Amino acid sequence: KKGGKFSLKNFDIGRPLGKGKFGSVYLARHRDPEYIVALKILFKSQLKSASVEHQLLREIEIQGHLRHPHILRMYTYFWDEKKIYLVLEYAEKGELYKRLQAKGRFDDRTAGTYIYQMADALHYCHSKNVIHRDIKPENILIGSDGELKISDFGWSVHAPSNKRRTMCGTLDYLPPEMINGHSHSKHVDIWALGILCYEFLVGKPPFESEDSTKTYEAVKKLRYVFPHYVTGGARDLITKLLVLEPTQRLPLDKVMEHFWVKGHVDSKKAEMKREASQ
Ligand SMILES: Cc1cc(Nc2nc(/C=C/c3ccccc3)nc3cc(N4CCN(C)CC4)ccc23)n[nH]1
Repeated sequence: KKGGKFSLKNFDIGRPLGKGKFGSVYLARHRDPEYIVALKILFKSQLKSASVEHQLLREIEIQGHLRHPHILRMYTYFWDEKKIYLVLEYAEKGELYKRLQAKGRFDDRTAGTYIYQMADALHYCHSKNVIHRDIKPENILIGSDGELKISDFGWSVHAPSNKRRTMCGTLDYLPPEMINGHSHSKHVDIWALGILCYEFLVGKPPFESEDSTKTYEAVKKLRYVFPHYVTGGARDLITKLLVLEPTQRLPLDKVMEHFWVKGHVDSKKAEMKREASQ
């Protein structure tokens, strides 16, 4: 790398991939060595007016140091007088929530494999004392082998923390201890994994309702039902994740060993081996 310092002139900018709150993400190609990336371009003015600079710095600090197959890499970042550029891994199969919308809901084997990958990624984050705090389909991308990649560490913090998050986006993934504003820990990610598993299998989160007060009530009373097609194995796992007492939620390493998850991961691996050999 000449001088090691990246700048915009090292990149050819491609098509816009999406537009976020504070800027857009573009497909980009780094020249010499040639490398396809996703370039997230943020406007300093917008960050300043929303006073989220500290959040961005935390996102850069945290995502920059994490290395895991199911966590989207942040290779580097640079800035000029008006913008900040995050050089991110390119996940070439797009956004998970769009695939869920298109399919309606995932079958047991797909959901089980996805939950295994997310539990593995979160277990790694927690081993680095990082809580993601915003696990939901919108923050997950799909890599070239169909594997999931957690992106957007904008809300992640170092545990333990009671940093309030101003309510933006869905409440469906908030655990009871965050609704009550109690200090929370890595267990919030385990609750969110339970919500995610339900949403993979049903197509919508368990406590969804027309207004946030009703969602709060449903969460605090653990009021949700399983449609008839949700299998016993999946119900067993979700019931062990959606537990009001944070410390009683199934630990992530036990999630990865759960019979419903383990069974589907093994059968998915066997299927992929068969496909690869054909
Ligand atoms: C950071 C990043 C993105 C990324 N890849 C992709 N991001 C986004 C949409 C991105 C986005 C960004 C900000 C706000 C909203 C959406 N959409 C994508 C759509 C893709 N395709 C190709 C595959 N098709 C099935 C669907 C359309 C491929 C990669 C995508 N890799 N790394």
